[in-house]
Amino acid sequence: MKVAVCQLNVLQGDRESNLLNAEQKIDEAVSNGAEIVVLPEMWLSGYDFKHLSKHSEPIDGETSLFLLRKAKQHQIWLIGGSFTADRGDGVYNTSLSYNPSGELINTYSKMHLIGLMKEDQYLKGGLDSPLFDLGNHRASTVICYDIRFPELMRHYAAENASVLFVPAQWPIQREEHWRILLRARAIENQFFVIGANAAGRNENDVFNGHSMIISPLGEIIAEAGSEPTILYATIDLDSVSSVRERMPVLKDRRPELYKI
Ligand SMILES: O=C(O)CCC(=O)C(=O)O
Repeated sequence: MKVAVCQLNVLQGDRESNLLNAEQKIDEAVSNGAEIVVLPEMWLSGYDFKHLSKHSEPIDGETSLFLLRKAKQHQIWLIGGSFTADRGDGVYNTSLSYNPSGELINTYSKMHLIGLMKEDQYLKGGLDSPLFDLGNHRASTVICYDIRFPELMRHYAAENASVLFVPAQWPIQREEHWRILLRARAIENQFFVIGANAAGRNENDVFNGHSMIISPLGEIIAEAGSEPTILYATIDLDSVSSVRERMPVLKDRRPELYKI
C-alpha cells in the first residue's frame, strides 16, 4: 500500500489556513497514488492552549466531518493526526481514523501528556489503547510523547498490530530522540512505524519535520527533511508476519518475570 505522510507547517491558532493546507495536501497525496494518508498532531490549531475553548469541538464536530468527507471522497484510509476533542468530561488530544468508506474506525486520545509543554495543565489524558482493522491487518495509533512509553506499544504488538501511526509536533531540540525512539519502537515490536511530524514553528518551539516511515526491521524506508513536504513509501504489511516468524521476539517474552 502506498502511504503518504503530510508533513505540514502548522500555523498556531490559524484554523482556516491549516484546514485549507491539509485539504490541499491530502488531495495532492491522492493524486500521487496514496492509499493511506497520515496527518500530524494538532494540525488544525497547533499548541494554542490560550484559546483552547475556541479550538475544542466534539468528536463528531466539524473536524471529524472534514476527515470523513476526505476519506470517502478519495476512498482512502485517513489517519487524521489529532485535534482537541471535547469528550464531555474534558478536552483530549484525540486522533480519529477513517476507512475508505468514510467510517470512523479508530478514536485514540493521547495517554501521556507532556508537562514540559504544559499539555497536562489544559488537557486530560486518554484511558484507552484501541486497535483497528486496516484491511486484513491490525493497526494502532499513539501521539508524540507517547513513544517514550514502550509498554503502550508493546501492548499493541502483543495484540498483533502490524503498523503504528505516530502523529506528532516534536521539537527540534530532541530530534535525535524522535528518530531513535521511532526506530526502536519498530525494531522491538517488529511492526511498521509511520511518524508524521510538523515542520514549522510556534511562539515557543521549532518543529523540524523528519517524518519517517520505518520497516519492522528498523530500516528507514523514507525520511523527510525539515521543510513542509509529503513523504511517500510503499509498504507491505504482510511482511510483518515473516519478520516475526524468523525471530519470534514477541513469543520469547517472559512477562511473568518483569516487575513494571
Ligand atoms: O517527548 C518529547 O520530547 C516531545 C513530545 C512532544 O512534543 C509532544 O508530545 O507534543
